[in-house]
Amino acid sequence: MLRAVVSFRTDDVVGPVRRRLFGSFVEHLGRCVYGGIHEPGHPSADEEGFRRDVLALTREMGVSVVRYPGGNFVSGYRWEDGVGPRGQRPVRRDLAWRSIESNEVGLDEFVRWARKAEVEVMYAVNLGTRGVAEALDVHEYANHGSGTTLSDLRVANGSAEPHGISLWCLGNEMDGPWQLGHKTAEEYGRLAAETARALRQAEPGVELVACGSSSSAMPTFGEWERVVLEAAYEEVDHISCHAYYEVLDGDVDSFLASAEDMDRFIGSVAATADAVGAKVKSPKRIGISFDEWNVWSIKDFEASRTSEWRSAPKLIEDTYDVADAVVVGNLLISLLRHADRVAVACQAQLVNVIAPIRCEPDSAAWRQTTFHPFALTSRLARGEVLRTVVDGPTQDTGRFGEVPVVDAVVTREGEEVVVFLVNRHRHESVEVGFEGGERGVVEAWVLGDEDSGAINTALQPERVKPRGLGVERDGTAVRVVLPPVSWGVVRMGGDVRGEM
Ligand SMILES: O=[N+]([O-])c1ccc(O[C@@H]2O[C@@H](CO)[C@H](O)[C@H]2O)cc1
Repeated sequence: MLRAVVSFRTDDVVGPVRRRLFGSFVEHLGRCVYGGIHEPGHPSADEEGFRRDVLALTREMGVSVVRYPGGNFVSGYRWEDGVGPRGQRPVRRDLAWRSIESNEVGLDEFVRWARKAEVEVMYAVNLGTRGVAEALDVHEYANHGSGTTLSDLRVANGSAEPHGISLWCLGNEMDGPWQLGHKTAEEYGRLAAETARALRQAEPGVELVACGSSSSAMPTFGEWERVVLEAAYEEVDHISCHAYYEVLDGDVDSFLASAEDMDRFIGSVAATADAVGAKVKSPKRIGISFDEWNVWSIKDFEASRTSEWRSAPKLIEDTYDVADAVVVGNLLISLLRHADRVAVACQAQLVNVIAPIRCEPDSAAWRQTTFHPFALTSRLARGEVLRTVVDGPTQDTGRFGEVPVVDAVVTREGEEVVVFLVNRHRHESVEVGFEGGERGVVEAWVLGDEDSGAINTALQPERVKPRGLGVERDGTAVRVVLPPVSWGVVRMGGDVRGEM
C-alpha cells in the first residue's frame, strides 16, 4: 500500500470558491438541445416541451451557469432565426455539424429553460460569419428594457422583462481552422476589441470573454493569447481556455494525469495575460474562462462533420467509465486550485453530447459516471480554496514525466473543511492522511470500482455511483484508503446537509 499526506493551513487562502466554476454548456449540436433539454413528445416534457427529468438532473448536478448556443454552431448562427412565432422560423443548414437546424428552440426558450434549471445564461455571439452589428442586435433584443424595435420585439414575443444576460463570449474558437470565419490572431483581436467596445457602450457592466486557444496543442497557442490580449486588454474581462482529454496511444497513465496539462495550461495563459498587462501598463488582471473542458474521444470529430444532413443526429455521444469520472474529478480539483485566476468554467456539454447526463426518447434520463464527481464537488466545495500540499509517491508518465500519484485540494467555510482527492495509480491503493479530525467527519465518498471500465446505461443507470468512504480517526489525524483509479471527498465539520 502506498502512503501520502495532504497538508493545508486554514489561513493560507488561494481564492474564493466561485459558483461559476460549476458551469456547463448547451450547444445546438446533435441531441443536446433537440432530444436533450427539449423533447415535446417525451412523457416527462413540461408544457414548454422541456424534459423534466433532464431539468431535475441539471439541478441535482449543481450546475451554476450554462454557455449557449455554441460552440462551433454559433459561428454560422443567426440568432433572429430562433425568435418569434415557431411556425415562421426558418429551417437552416448548420455547417459546423452538417445538421438541419429547425430553430424550434432559440434565445427566449433557452432563457426560460435556464430559469427552470436555476442556472445563469452565458451567451456566445457569432463572430465567424457576423460581427459588431449583429452582436449589438442580440444584446438589444436580450438586455434592453423596451422602447426600441428589437427590445419591443422581445416583449411582443412574450418576454416583458429583459433577459439580463451579464456574461458574453466574443465568438467561439476563432483560432481553429475548422471554425466558420476562422481568423488570424490580429484579425480576431481587432474584431473582439471592437465588439467589446460596442457592447460596453450599450451596457457598461457586461462581462466579456475573448476567445483564447481551442487547445494548448494548437500551433498558435501562446502567441494567439498575446496578440489577442494586446489588441483587447482593456476591453475584455476574461480569456477562454478549452481542453478535452482522452487516452492517446493506449497511454492510460498520462490520461489519468490529464489535470497536469490543465494546471500547465492555466499557468501559461495567466503568465501570458500578465506579461501583456505589464507591456500595456495596465493594473487590470485578466481572468480565465475555462468554458469548454471535458473528457472526449476527439478522433470522432471529423467523422461527425461529414455525415448526412439530418435534424438532431446522434453525434459524439461518448459513454464514460470510472476512469473518465476520476479524470473529471481531478480536472475539477485543478480548476479549484486556480481559484485565484479561473473566473468561469463550463464542462462541455450538459446532455447527450459528451455529457454527464444521457437520455433517450423511450427512457428516463440517467447519470453517466462523470456526473458524480461534478455533483459532489459542486455541492461540497464552499467558501475558500486553501493552498494544499501533497507529500507522497510519484509515477512516471509518457506525456508529463514524473507526476504525483495523489492529487488533492481543500476548501474551507467557517468550521467546515472539505478535502477532494484522487488516486491516479492503476494498481495500487493509497492510504492518505491529513489533519482535521477534531472537527468530526460528516460525510465521505469515493468513486471507484474494481473494473475501472465500468459504465452506467439506461438499463443499469446506477451501476457506478459514489459509495461511503471508510474513515479512520485518531484524535486530529484522519486516514482514508483510496483504491486504484478513484476519486474521493471527505467533509469535516459543519452541519449535516444534503444526501448522506
Ligand atoms: O482539438 N480539436 O481537434 C478540437 C476540435 C473541435 C473542437 O470544437 C469545440 O468542441 C465542440 C464540442 O464541445 C464545440 O462546438 C467546439 O467549440 C475543439 C477542439
